Parts: sequence; C-alpha cells; structure tokens
Amino acid sequence: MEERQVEFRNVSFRYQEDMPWVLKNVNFTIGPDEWVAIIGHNGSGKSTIAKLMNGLLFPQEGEVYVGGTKVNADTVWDVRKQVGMVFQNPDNQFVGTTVRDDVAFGMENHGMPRDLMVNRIQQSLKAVRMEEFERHEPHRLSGGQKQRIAIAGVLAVSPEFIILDEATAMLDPKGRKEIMQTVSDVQQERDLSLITITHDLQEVTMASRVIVMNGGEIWMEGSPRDVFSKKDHLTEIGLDTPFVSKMADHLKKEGVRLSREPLNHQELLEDLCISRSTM
Ligand SMILES: Nc1ncnc2c1ncn2[C@@H]1O[C@H](COP(=O)(O)OP(=O)(O)OP(=O)(O)O)[C@@H](O)[C@H]1O
Repeated sequence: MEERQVEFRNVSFRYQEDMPWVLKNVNFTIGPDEWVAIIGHNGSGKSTIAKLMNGLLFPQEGEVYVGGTKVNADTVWDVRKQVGMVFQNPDNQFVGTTVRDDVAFGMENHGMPRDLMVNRIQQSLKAVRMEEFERHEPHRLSGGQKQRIAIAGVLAVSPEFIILDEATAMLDPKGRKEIMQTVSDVQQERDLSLITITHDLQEVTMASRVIVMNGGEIWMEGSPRDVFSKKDHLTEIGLDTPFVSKMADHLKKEGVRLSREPLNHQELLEDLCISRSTM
C-alpha cells in the first residue's frame, strides 16, 4: 500500500447500535499532494468521514488506513500526528493566552522537544503570514486571523494530511479568500494532501478532486469540472452549482458555444472572447 495516502475500505459507521447507519460502505483513496473537497447536504456524513480519518471515531465495519497504518485505539496518536484538523469555529480551538502558546499546544501534546518547538512556531506562523502576532492574545484577533493561527498550530506538528472541516464558514468573503489562498500556498510549499469539507462552491473549484456525499454514500466523484458539468445529477440531491456554471448554461441556451465547463469568471471570459473572435 502507498505510504502517503488515506484509504477508506468498505467503511460503515453509526453513532449508536440502535441508530441508522451514517456511512454505508464508503470506499475512497486520497493520495499524496491531492486536494480533495468533500461536499454534500447537511447530515450526509462529511464530518463523520473527517473524524474517522484522524481517529476521533472508529468504524464498526471496514477499515480506515492512514499512511499504511490501520486507524484503531493503538495507533490513534501516531495517526493524529499525520492528520491535522481545523474546525469551523476558531474560538473553540484556542487554549493559550498567547498565539505562541496556541501554536505550541499540538506539539506539546505530541511530546516534541522544546528546542524544535521554537523553530516550528516561527516557521508555521510565517507560513500563514502571522509571524508578527506571536506574542498577541488570540481572543483579540479577527476570525480570519484566528483560523490562520489554528492552521499554524496544525502545521507545526508537520502533518501529511490537513482536513479543513468548514473552516471558512464563519468568515466574510475576504477572510475566506485569504484563508483559501494561504492553504493553497501551504499545500504546494509543503507537499501536503488537503481535504476540505465545505458548502462554498468557489472553494470546491480549487480542489483537484471532489467527492459528493449523499445519505452516507458516495454519490459521485471526479474533478470539479466533471462534477459541476453533471448538473442534473447534483440538483437531483438538492445541491447547487457555482454561479459561473449557471451563467454558462444560460449562455449555451442562447446559442453561445463554450469549449468547457468554466470553473471561474476568468475561464468563462476566455471562452467568450474565443467565441466572439470566431463569429
Ligand atoms: N455525535 C453524534 N451522535 C449521534 N448522531 C450524530 C452525531 N454526530 C452526527 N450525527 C448524525 O450523523 C449524521 C451525519 O452527520 P455529519 O455531521 O457527519 O454530517 P455532515 O455532512 O458533516 O453535516 P453538516 O453539513 O450539517 O455539517 C447526521 O444525521 C447527524 O445527525
């Protein structure tokens, strides 16, 4: 098995024996350097997948492997070193009185030596462009800055996989954009695999692959372009498509020829220019 991957093998999960299954026979693999977005309606099982990935939960059926190691009670601490998680509400993720303490918290939990920690704190804060905030009090920061600190704390442990579970949901559009740009830069610089759980369709277009969940099962899977071009399949389960994708549909109905499913305004504009120049 590939060392640097997360694999779900026939995974089924329910929170209690007398409750319905929340995940049903889920299979997927996330490889090195991939950016996978998991989307789906409320309650479709996305956060449960995230929690199974870093051993906050264990499956009743099937297996979860992280970096070739089966996730169970014996391996969970090792697994958590490899899989960092950032949640929706940054305020719930702060424990220290300074930014520095917060970034150090995960490393302390994993028993890292102190001299290594000092370096890592600085490197991680630099990666999220917050180095000048090291001595600040976390509760005085903006929502976007707090999320960056949470990401720095995860980076400091040097994971191979980072899961962002609706990590931008509480931010304004500018804050979202900044966080996603930071995450995208960090992913490329550090060769990480990224898993983003989101309802933000613009965020989804940044991923290399999308997994669509429906009722605890994988409904469809593919590149953002593939997934968003199958609009009927998405609307069947009540999911929306990005604005630019809808716009493209209207234009096609008006007879405008487009060469591909556009993922952003730039791509749509390029196609429109080509189509105009060939008229
Ligand atoms: N701790 C829990 N105990 C019992 N049931 C739970 C628990 N957490 C989640 N569930 C149930 O499991 C199902 C899947 O929840 P999950 O949080 O994985 O969905 P989600 O796709 O992340 O939803 P959302 O988009 O609303 O965050 C839901 O029906 C939810 O009610």
